[in-house]
Amino acid sequence: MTVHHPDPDAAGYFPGFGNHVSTEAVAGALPIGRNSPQRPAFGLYAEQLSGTAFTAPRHENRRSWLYRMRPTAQHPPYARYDGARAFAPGTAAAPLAPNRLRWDPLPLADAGVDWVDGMTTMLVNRDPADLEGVALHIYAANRDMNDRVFMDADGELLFVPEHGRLELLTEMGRVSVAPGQIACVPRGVRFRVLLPDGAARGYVAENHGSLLRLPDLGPIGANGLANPRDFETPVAWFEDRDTPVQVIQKFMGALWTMTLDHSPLDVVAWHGNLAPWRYDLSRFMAINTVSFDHPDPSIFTVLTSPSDVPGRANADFVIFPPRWMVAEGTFRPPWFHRNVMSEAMGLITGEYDAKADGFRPGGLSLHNMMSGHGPDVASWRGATEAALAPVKLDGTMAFMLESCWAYRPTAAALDRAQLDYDAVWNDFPKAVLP
Ligand SMILES: O=C(O)Cc1cc(O)ccc1O
Ligand SMILES: [Fe+2]
Repeated sequence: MTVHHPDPDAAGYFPGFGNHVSTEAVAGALPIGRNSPQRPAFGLYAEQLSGTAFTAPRHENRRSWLYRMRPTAQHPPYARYDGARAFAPGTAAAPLAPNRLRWDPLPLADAGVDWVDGMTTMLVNRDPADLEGVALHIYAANRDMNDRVFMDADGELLFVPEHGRLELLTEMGRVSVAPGQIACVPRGVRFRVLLPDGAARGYVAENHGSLLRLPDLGPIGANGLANPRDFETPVAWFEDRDTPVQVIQKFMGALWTMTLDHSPLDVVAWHGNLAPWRYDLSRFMAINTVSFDHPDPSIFTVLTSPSDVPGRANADFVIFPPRWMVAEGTFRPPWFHRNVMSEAMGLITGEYDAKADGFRPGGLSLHNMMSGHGPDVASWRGATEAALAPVKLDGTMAFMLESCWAYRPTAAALDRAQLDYDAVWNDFPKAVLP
């Protein structure tokens, strides 16, 4: 999948997932035919950014070469960052209760909170040092990051906005992402977040494990679900600013900071296959039954991060998009189940068909390994009694971050959990035997 100097579309993005891209914001900045010339053009510095080990198999190998105005290496020591108190607070060593939990959305932020300081870490599994596991953060912010940038050494970040657009100004280009779209910033890539709509709220999944990729399609064939051509990678863009810029970094589960005398978003050209991207969830080609039974939710996998065990994901990012429900003689919503995988869910818009009440856009739920869950009583009753005509589930978009590792809620999450979520499953009538 090599694309040689393609013309980006008018919006400034290259189409395709994981392609090899070459892009320069200033003509002549990108070396031709070699990565590390003795003297890069204009006195730029060549820097390799690795997303996988040098020796990763070719089909998994991800890296890019950046040509920048100053080397990243030129920086003072980091000290602990003590803003963003709810972001990366560390996890408790206490035994993890097997309780099901649910959260209301964060209130929209008070004036003056930017994306970094507006982040609240809700769920974490595994230590980032293990190079496995995921964390789920939520944010509420209403102020641009003007003089500071963020970088995550602990993993790639998957942005899932629920309210308000985000303008991600990254080292490797600008990515605009609206509710209904998702965007990814690779591990280590610095960026700042502008909020063109003022207030913004949403989710960020942080993947410590193997890089998110498109799932295999098996018998589905060569097309369908998230199609590679619908992913968009930005063209090179940079800012030439010689004013102080604070860098905040997440490293091994804690936040660190130092200040540069310039913006590190100074990459004038780059090439490679490790880059930010965005994807519009409305492009997802959903597959579902046209006969009977509710299929496993793996049919809705957008992206997967495999673990070392075949078929058992470190994390699957799954969506529940608008779709027709046509199953005959079938209880159509999600069934009751106990899953060996752990399920964190969020809602981007509308209602979710297994929960009549209490799961709101911007909210979150957790059903860890082996927790019994499924439709609440009202959803069960409605679906049990419904006439089974074809029905369009419209105006809805939920997502699940399903992981083989049980999630630990942070202290801030435990403080904010809905009281008595268990009650949504109270009062099912007992079966009556003959
Ligand atoms: O628990 C949930 O709501 C998520 C889910 C949806 C579904 O259609 C099947 C299984 C499943 O875990
Ligand atoms: Fe589930």
